[in-house]
Amino acid sequence: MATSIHLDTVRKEFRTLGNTHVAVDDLSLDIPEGSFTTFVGPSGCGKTTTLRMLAGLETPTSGTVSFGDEDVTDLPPQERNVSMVFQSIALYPHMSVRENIGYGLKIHGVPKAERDERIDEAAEVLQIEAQLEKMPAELSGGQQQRVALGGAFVQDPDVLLLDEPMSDLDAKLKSDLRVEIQRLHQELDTTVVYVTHDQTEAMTMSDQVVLLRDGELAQVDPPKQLFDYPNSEYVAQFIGMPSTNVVDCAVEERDGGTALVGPGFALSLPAGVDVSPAGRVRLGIRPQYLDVGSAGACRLSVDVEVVETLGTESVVHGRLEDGTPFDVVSDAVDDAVAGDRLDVSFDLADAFVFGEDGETILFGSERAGERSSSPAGAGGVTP
Ligand SMILES: Nc1ncnc2c1ncn2[C@@H]1O[C@H](COP(=O)(O)OP(=O)(O)OP(=O)(O)O)[C@@H](O)[C@H]1O
Repeated sequence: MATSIHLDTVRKEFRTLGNTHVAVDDLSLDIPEGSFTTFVGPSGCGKTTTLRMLAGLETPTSGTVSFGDEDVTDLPPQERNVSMVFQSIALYPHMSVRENIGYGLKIHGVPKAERDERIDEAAEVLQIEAQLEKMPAELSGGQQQRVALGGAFVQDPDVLLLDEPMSDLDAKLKSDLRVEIQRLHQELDTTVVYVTHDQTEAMTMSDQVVLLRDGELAQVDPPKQLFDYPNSEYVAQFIGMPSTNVVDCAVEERDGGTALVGPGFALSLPAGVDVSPAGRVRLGIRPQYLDVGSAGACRLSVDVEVVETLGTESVVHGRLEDGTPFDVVSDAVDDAVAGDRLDVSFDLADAFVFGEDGETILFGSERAGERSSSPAGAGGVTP
């Protein structure tokens, strides 16, 4: 039976050589029953530590972890109905694939006939039926990771914890396995908590994405919400590929209103936006939300440095006149080459404004949902 998970001001400190390091800093979070929740964030932000506290492999320094109504904070792993798959594949080399997948069931006393039935089902979903009688050494890395996932899923855990299970696989295998993990999740009554560095995995598979920063919660939301309404510059930059362009702007009084003045442009702000006159803000523009040419209200010139072709679209990596790095994703830049100057434009409705503390003070993404093409572009994130 899938369970909901609740973290209430969970804190984890590690003490080494007299120093205290706060790995997870008063994290409060609800993970709905049966959902697929993914933790993302840069290396060292506390993803694995949080997962290990859900597994019972680490005990919080303070705060509580509950599964449904039950406080499991101090329960050892074997008393939680939890399975975990790690980045490094841990199969028993002397056992066949069938025995590896069924091992957890065997030690829990599940009879052979039922074991075989559950193994066959998992093998079918994971497309490893033909490998069941082979030994692990005869399998590719992708097949081995499928076996590890199969072993976790057949135990029908209330909670399945996956810690970067695809990080050692190549891009094609990752994309196949992404689909199979989602298929398994749909077929089983399990709450999945997934940890990854890879935002494409996070954005494509999850019901909700938890972005951490230095052990603290930066934002938790469904993928599309996170993409369109990042609550800070940190979130806007982390979510989306290529990263959101961020341009320093001065706030000036112009023509009786307030304008953001950046390298080569001035942009009038609507009334009511909370910016301090003579202050500085940062403007965020997703590379996918730029128009090549001058259709948008705000025009910029980008000095092209590198062009990457991604099939239907290209990514231009360039700079504004003051040297600010600036990327453009478009299907209209195929013939751009290094050294060109590319004129692009955008509307404020497609931009974000970040205050001096990095919080988002204006979301301009209301138009995002109206765009017919993928907001993240080819090779990027499709929330
Ligand atoms: N057993 C430990 N002893 C001391 N410090 C630890 C221990 N485990 C983790 N840390 C520290 O806690 C912080 C969070 O680590 P954690 O492994 O949770 O991060 P992460 O986001 O999963 O990183 P990565 O993506 O690199 O795996 C890091 O600074 C790490 O060095």
